[in-house]
Amino acid sequence: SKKAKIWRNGSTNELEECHQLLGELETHQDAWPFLQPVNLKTVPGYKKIVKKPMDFSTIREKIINKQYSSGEGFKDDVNLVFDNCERFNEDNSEIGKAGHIMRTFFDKRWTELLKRW
Ligand SMILES: Cn1cc(C(=O)NCCCNC(=O)c2ccc(F)cc2)ccc1=O
Repeated sequence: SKKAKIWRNGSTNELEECHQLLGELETHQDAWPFLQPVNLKTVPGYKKIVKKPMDFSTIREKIINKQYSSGEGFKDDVNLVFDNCERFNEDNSEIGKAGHIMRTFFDKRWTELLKRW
């Protein structure tokens, strides 16, 4: 369901809200560099420079396979996407700029969610 479940004690299902927020990240106009794993065969240097690749489709798989025990693990992987991007791309490159925009968007929505938990 799109709406986060509100349990009887008023708590929300953190991981349900992470799944919903992931949908917002994936549909953001600047998400295109992050939708799929970076192709380690066609992007020179990426495999050596970025030790822990991460992308939105991998995060989706991890949610579906219940590999996050709380919102914390989800937040750490989303931040890994943007930290990898900063490490590999110039700030003023197309992909570097997209990474900064997406991180600002995520940080705002994450802060809003934390206020509700
Ligand atoms: C995060 N990162 C990504 C790349 C990269 O080259 N990524 C491939 C982008 C190509 N993907 C598209 O252009 C696209 C994808 C979906 C869509 F709906 C429309 C266009 C390189 C370095 C790096 O640090």
